[in-house]
Amino acid sequence: MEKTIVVLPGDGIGPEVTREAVRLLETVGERFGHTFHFAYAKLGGVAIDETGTPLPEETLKACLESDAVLLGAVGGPKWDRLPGPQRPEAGLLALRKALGVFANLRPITVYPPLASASTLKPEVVDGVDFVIVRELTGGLYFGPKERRKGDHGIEVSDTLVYSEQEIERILRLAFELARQRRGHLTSVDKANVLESSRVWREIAERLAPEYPDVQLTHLLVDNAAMQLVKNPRQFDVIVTENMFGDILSDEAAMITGSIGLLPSASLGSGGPGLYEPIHGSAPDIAGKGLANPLATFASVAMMLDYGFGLGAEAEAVRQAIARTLAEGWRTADIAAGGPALSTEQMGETVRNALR
Ligand SMILES: NC(=O)C1=CN([C@@H]2O[C@H](COP(=O)(O)OP(=O)(O)OC[C@H]3O[C@@H](n4cnc5c(N)ncnc54)[C@H](O)[C@@H]3O)[C@@H](O)[C@H]2O)C=CC1
Ligand SMILES: CC(C)CC(=O)C(=O)O
Ligand SMILES: [Mg+2]
Repeated sequence: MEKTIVVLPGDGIGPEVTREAVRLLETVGERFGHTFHFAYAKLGGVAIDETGTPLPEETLKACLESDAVLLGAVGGPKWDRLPGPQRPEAGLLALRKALGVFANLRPITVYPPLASASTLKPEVVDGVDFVIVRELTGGLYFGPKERRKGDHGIEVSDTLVYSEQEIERILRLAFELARQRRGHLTSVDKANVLESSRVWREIAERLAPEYPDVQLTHLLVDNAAMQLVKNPRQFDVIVTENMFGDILSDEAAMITGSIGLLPSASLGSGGPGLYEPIHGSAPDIAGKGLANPLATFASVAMMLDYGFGLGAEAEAVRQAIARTLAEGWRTADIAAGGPALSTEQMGETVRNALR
């Protein structure tokens, strides 16, 4: 198989983790006889510095013409004072929108050797395996925003907007996923306050009879945040609004031990998918070789699976990660003060496990 992957290293630890992910993909290619072509493009702060805009046209064009997009992360203190639309993060949001990747799948799996690395008790996290389906191209991050002068100083608004069609398509995707898994879907909202959530619930209820094999439960987002750390094993598939999913998935990372472990795949209606770790650019550890590349490696596995239909190759990557952890290799974030590998050493260890 021959595929073209656009790599967007981005900012902070982005270049460090994507470098190792590209090497891993090369090893997958060698072992299974595939050719992956890599095209590099700029997104985020690096793109602002070079072109004045966080999502240059040539980056978007390359992504749209690719078979898949691999992203590190964007943002950092250097660009924090820029107005919203000019920030690195605005480039990422615009890319997600332009690719039409409305569904962000964030699997939360506990690797058995890391049960003790979790913030929670090992008996609470043992066997945790669920997916957060985060709506990615609508909701609070995309509605009209305004900053104006009012009678009492600045008046400001962010708006949570969804169309029925946007809600229905993400719910259908989540119902389908739940059907392929353990048949339990938790729809998370704030229907006791938000009108958008009430419509979200209505649509979920209307669709439910079409999926009689899926058990639908509604949960308010504040309770969901608590349930995640109280009893995370109760969840199979969680589906929720853009910002709720963003926040809940960072929280869920601590069930697994580190945000440096959690991957994601952003999928839409057939074009190239966007594959990225759920973490950000981690300016506090950038350039020090401390970043855990496993979240990006697991994102590569999702690319192989969802993007290219290479299930065996994806499983081989997941097995290589699992074996590396079972043998006791750790980066600093999951080492609990013990010996730790650098980003590059962890990359090499996983590649060796894959060979
Ligand atoms: N998808 C993206 O590009 C995202 C970008 N951001 C941006 O990243 C910048 C930093 O944001 P933060 O709030 O600090 O979130 P962050 O996710 O970058 O970092 C949070 C904490 O987790 C640690 N961490 C993150 N990834 C790690 C890894 N792979 N290995 C070990 N430790 C890791 C960091 O060192 C930090 O202590 C901001 O500009 C933010 O807007 C944040 C989230 C996602
Ligand atoms: C630009 C932000 C929405 C990035 C982020 O935090 C995420 O996608 O998880
Ligand atoms: Mg986030």
